[in-house]
Amino acid sequence: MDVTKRKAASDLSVKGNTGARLTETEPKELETQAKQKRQRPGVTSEAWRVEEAGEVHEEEEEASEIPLNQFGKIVKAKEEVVVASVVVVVAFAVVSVMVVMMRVGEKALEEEVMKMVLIREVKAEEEVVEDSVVVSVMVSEAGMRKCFPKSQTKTRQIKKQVKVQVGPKVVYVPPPPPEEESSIFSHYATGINFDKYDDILVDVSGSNPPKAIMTFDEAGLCESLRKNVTKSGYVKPTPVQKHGIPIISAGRDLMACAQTGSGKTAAFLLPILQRFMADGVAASKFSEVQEPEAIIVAPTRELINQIYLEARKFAYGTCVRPVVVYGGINTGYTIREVLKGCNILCGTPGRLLDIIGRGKVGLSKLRYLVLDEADRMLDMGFEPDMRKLVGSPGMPAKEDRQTLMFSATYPEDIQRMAADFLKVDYIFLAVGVVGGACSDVEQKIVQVDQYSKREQLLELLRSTGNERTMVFVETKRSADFIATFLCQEKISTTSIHGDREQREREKALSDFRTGQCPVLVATSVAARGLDIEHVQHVVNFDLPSSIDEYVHRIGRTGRCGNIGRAVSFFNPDSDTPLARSLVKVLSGAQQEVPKWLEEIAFSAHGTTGFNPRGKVFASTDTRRGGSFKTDEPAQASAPTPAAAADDEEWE
Ligand SMILES: Nc1ncnc2c1ncn2[C@@H]1O[C@H](COP(=O)(O)OP(=O)(O)OP(=O)(O)O)[C@@H](O)[C@H]1O
Repeated sequence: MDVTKRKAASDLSVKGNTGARLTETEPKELETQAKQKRQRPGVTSEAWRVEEAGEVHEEEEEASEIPLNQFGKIVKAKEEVVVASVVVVVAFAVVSVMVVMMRVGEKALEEEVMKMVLIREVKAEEEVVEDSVVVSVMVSEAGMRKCFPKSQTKTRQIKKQVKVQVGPKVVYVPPPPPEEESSIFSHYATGINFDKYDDILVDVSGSNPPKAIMTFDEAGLCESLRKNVTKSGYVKPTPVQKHGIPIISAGRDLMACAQTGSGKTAAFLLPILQRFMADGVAASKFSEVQEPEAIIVAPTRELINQIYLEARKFAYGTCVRPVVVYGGINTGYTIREVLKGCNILCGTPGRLLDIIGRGKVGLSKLRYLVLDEADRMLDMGFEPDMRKLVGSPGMPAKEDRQTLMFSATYPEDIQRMAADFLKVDYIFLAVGVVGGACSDVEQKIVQVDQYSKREQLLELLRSTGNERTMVFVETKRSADFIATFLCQEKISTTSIHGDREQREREKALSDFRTGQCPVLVATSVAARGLDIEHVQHVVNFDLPSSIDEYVHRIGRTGRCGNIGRAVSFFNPDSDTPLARSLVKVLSGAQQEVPKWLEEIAFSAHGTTGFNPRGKVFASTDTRRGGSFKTDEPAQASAPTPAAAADDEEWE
């Protein structure tokens, strides 16, 4: 301890002891002592400040006027403790600063190294561990010099492992799919309107389309597949199956359009599986790189999972192994599942590209590429991914693979673009009106203002009792908000949207399926393809901006010949651009069109508010020039008998 300081301190204590106050000259003395101390070598300005602080503290103590006789030793001991603490604090501060500097240096080095890895200046070994890419880099002397030209450690070699998190770490592993036959084949009954499917007009165009089948027996399915079809409760094929199955079996590319809930999934799965069985596809087995024979792509996680479960069901008892990959699930788990064996790879675009990019999936054996909800897969959101997918190394050219597209809606511009992915002689199959709504759904449009929507919804849900209802809203925030509001009103509700974790999304869907929560508030993430038993009711709390989306949303009810209801809140302030397309969809499905809606639609005609997506009524193949005529009733856009004589087949 500094002797001078101790003396100054004891002087102060003595003064305190005598009870005397500092005279005017005494501060000058102290000032002189202080100056001397500042000039002492080895005393840092920081230590000095601390010492000064100590003195100030002591001056404050002096005011308490404690006599030295009684407490001198204690004061001295205290003084030593203070100084010791000061030394510890200073040492700690210095060490902390050094550690922080080292960390900053390391971070900067990591960043710099990573930059060099990215621009391929430094060779790195990449390895996938869980949801991270571990990059091992040997930073050479030259590399060090490049990163830190002024560094003292020029000669040192650093081997660094940089763990790069690819998005937030996802640990979710979904529950395994059911193993018992009863669960695998559980299905709901077809509805009273199932037989009416036979009356729907079917338009098949393209050269030499194969003849439609009338029964599953005519599909030439092997024994296992026939059994699985029967166990699924399928007695006779729907129109899209009657036409689609022979077209695919004949090896033709297909763009198929059929109304929601009319069995498009089986229309592509059955002929693909049949081809695999007929050709004796190799039983899937573990391999570091899997070579699937078919890839199926769909836009949402829940939908692709549903397609996977359907594929698993129809492939039951065969050696064909379908696998599913989608976001929100632990990557390590997904990769392990794929590597166990994979004949049919079902996936959302991002995960598919990822797993192909990691070299876990090769494309040399690929025979089928299926785009479900094809118009969605080719619209602005997914088109780049689809182009990447077909451009992936090893992807067979379109002439060497079979490409199949399915949806209930096909805007003309998308149809034209889809042709880039298909062979020139692809077949276009339209069951009913392209983009038309399912006629088994009773549609009602209610005019409301934004502020009365909640009350109207409540009234509606209270009047329908415990009916399974999907409530569609435009934003994730309002999904949460409306779900909370309904729960507060004692209506068991859950919600699904893109901001919820995959675990929560799957739980929400399962609670809705089982009826534990009979109301599901959803964004467009649940609009397409989901096939949920007993959904009697769809409410468009907010109308979507595109008519295609409307058609898909209301198609969550009224499936497979069952009847359903859809109520849509129309707010003239925001929904007027949709009015004309709505009128067309309603009249096309033989629904009552409210007078006020017609008036809004009519007054919106010719304004910039007109929704160009109303063009969904391309009733025929665009290769015939399309037939979009906005002023015609939807039904009138069915092909003329003259055209039918040319290259169409009527059922
Ligand atoms: N031939 C059939 N007989 C009985 N049920 C069938 C038949 N074909 C399909 N289904 C059932 O009909 C329901 C709807 O089928 P699917 O989900 O394939 O319709 P979709 O046309 O793909 O609908 P979306 O356009 O909404 O995607 C499913 O439960 C399916 O198992």
